[in-house]
Amino acid sequence: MSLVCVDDLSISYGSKTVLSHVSLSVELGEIVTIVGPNGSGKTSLLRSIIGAVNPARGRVTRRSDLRLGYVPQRLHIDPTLPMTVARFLALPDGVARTNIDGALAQAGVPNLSDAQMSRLSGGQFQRVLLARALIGKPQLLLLDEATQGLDQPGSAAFYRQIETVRRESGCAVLMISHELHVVMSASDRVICLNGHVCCEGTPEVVASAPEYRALFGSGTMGALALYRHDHDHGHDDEHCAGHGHDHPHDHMETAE
Ligand SMILES: Nc1ncnc2c1ncn2[C@@H]1O[C@H](COP(=O)(O)OP(=O)(O)OP(=O)(O)O)[C@@H](O)[C@H]1O
Repeated sequence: MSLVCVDDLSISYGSKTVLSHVSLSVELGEIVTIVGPNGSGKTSLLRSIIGAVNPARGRVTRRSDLRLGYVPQRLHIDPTLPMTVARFLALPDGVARTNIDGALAQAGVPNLSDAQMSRLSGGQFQRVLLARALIGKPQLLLLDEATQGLDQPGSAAFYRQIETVRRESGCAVLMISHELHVVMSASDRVICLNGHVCCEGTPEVVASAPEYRALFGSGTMGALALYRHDHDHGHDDEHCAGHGHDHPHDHMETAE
């Protein structure tokens, strides 16, 4: 059975309909990415999946006993408030230290537990939010523009971490991103949303779909072409955070 099934969903705020006739499902262990322009209803869709928005029409079915983890777009914490990462992760009900350490390790930041929240970099902060979502051992992880504010190498590193989490825990992932070119290699399936589902399929299929290009065609992504190759050289000559790679992955380059 699907973890989540969205069936003919429409969402309205007052007289304004922001989503119409959206149907999708998320299966065990898959990574599904939702892309779409600002205001296309991406967050509303995620919020309906967690039960925070009532549909005007259609329905959302979550598998009974489904454990959800949610990584928000951003979270404001008063910078004058002294609070360690471990304390933050223990809120609100108290979480065992071993669970906190385990979640931080899974999020790729094993040594941050005693750091002050106010001193974290943007990338570290998002990893801590990821750790917070992982504490409950979710079967479905929902990410709402979780890399907003990170630069491209930071975003790419974050998505690689998501792939590692999926591989190690087997959880499914449903994420929103503006950055199809960055999430490309991490996603099994992409859904392009603009008030309705414009197109969907593998990242390669969506990137070349006319509907996707009509939406993003005037931006950089429209000028991007995808190529895939295997290589094992380093990237010292590129702006790629100095990481070497020895695995197959996707690259984008301009088509011009
Ligand atoms: N609580 C609300 N009340 C009224 N209108 C809302 C509410 N939440 C969202 N909207 C409107 O619904 C539309 C879709 O918003 P939503 O946040 O779902 O889109 P989005 O694709 O996530 O946008 P963005 O990429 O800018 O975050 C927007 O026009 C927004 O102004």
